[in-house]
Amino acid sequence: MGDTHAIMTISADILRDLTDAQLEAVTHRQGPMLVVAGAGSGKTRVVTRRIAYLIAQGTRPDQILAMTFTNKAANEMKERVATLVGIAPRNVGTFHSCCARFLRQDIERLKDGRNRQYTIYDSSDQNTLLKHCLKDLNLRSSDCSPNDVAQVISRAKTQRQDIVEYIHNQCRYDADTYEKVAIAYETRLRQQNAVDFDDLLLLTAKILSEYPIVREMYQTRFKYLLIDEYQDTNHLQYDLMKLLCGEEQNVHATGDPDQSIYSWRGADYTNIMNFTSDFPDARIVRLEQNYRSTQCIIHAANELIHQNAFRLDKDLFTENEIGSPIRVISVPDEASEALWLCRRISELCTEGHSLRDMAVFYRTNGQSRSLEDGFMRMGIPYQVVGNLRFYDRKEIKDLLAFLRLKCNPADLVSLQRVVTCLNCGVGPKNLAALVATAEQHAMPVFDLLCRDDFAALFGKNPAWAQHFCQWCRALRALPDQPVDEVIAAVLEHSGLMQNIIAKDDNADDRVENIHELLAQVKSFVTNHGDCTLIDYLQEVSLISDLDTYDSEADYVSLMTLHCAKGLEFPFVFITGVEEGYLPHQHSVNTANGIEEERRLFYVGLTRAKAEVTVLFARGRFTWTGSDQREPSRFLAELPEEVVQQQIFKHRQAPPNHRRGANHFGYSS
Ligand SMILES: Nc1ncnc2c1ncn2[C@@H]1O[C@H](COP(=O)(O)OP(=O)(O)OP(=O)(O)O)[C@@H](O)[C@H]1O
Ligand SMILES: [Mg+2]
Repeated sequence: MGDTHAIMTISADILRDLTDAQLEAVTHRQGPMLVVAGAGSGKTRVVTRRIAYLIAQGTRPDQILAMTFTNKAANEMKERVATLVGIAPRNVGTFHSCCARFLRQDIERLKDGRNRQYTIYDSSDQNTLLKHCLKDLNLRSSDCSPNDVAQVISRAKTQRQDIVEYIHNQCRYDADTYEKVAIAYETRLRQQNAVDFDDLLLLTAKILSEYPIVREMYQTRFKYLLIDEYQDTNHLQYDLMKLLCGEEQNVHATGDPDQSIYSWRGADYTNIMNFTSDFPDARIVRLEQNYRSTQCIIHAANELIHQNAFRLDKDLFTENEIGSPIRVISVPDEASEALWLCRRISELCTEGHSLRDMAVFYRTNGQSRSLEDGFMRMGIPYQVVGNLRFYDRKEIKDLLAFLRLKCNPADLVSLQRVVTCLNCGVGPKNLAALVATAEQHAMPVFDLLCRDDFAALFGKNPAWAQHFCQWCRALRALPDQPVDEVIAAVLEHSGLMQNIIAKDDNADDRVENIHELLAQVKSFVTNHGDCTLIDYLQEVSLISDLDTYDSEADYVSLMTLHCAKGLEFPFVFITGVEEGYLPHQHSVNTANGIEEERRLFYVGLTRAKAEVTVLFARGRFTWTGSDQREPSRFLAELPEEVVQQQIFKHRQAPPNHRRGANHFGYSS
């Protein structure tokens, strides 16, 4: 009786503030469902509430698998569910994090030499590995760019095509060279017990396709499958969804085809259009009321997106207040753009708004530079979302390399980094000799280095080898748990800190970053309890640049339009709305390209709750000199009745506030 009562009270909270359509989507019981809806109509709210609802109705949390676009979005979802039902469901994550966990269990089924200790290589590790492959093949980066090969490999993988076949179909030049490098890359990945990001999904799909027993096991385990931001799934993610949903087809997908902005990464928004042919019994729910933005913003966004020919027609309205018109500000150049922004932001602060309520968007990362200059001069605190990831910093990557090597003895990319950090006399030739010996004895090189009979196996026995071997043994002998203590011990053993203090120009910053990492590890251990070093490394590898946004801190957020997906802010500024940037010059030659850029602008506009300002410069300084700019064609598509144009003629260098604190209490 007590239990039933508890379930009923919880359910009331879960179902509060939902429209009829949202309610239908939340409480849908069995079978496939597609929620197609415009921006800010409560899609993410529906997914969160549905997870809570299913749990409150008695579904075990581990029977629910929910996938979304960023770790940050996933964590928010978990927290909200926990507030609603008192339990944080474990299986809410990105496709990548869910697959990484799956492979920790099942990768050995592939019998390709990889095991559960596998390392996840990020794009910079991938680049290093490709350079090793080029070297093996006596090629230079100028013969074959590692970035280009990485891209081709990634496309083949996300389309689930055979890499060699794909290369010969797609590459007009140098297909043979690409083929050799790609084969070497795949071989090395296997030998080093490593996977790249796409492999996480691809290998999971492979296991699920090839092993019906495993597939059925997972299908039974996950009774409910939920996917948010479905419009940005690629072919591989789509296949995974189909492989994971069992006979009952309890798949619940939510998305907005007008917000599909990742086709350059293989996303295919026709997945959303084809949902009903894949699942003929699918129930479709449309959410048409927007709860986020003012009427002016929704009217502007609707009119803009109606210019796209390839779309599902859908309506979006709001009962929110009319709001102020979209301001379109024309500025002479990039410095004035920053100046105008800083003044407006100061004004909003004077009116009592917080900096965290404001966001500045741009099309390409490089555009943040001039804005940052302005913000620094004016002493306005800001955070650039998606800049150099914390985990990409040299000192952090160095420390992680020591940890990765301890977990995965075959990880040569990390071994090489360790050797460089230690500066212990193991040069490239010595390392090559070690690798060759390890290969002869068919063992990972770090295992060779840790063997008691190392000297006998290695044949030669110079001082550097003995010394390094002892050091490796000591590294391996350090305990594996608890993670915070292991990391402190490995840091000590590595001598990294002393090295930084002795040699580095930026020692203070780097030391501070390492302290920050140690603090983060402590909080990871507190939140994850009995976790292993591998769990920690996996979590860190999967943090993407999109996860760096801190919604608590009182900063103005600067980010690309791509990063802005799913977020909302009272005040939004979209800068550089010019031909060449938005639409981007790379996209102007195809109708699809232009439509995607328009969707990007649509995403930007619909992030705003209260006010949108769009800025464009009439000229910009580029590396070739000064450049005349044209306002974006999209500006002419905004309805006149909700647009207020303003020309900012004034051109004056912003006052320099570098010294001392200003009225934000912040000194730069
Ligand atoms: N029925 C409702 N009543 C009141 N507020 C709501 C309701 N539904 C959603 N909201 C609010 O509207 C805003 C947008 O919701 P949400 O982020 O879930 O929309 P979305 O469709 O996922 O947006 P996007 O397309 O940007 O991903 C949020 O602030 C949410 O709390
Ligand atoms: Mg959403």
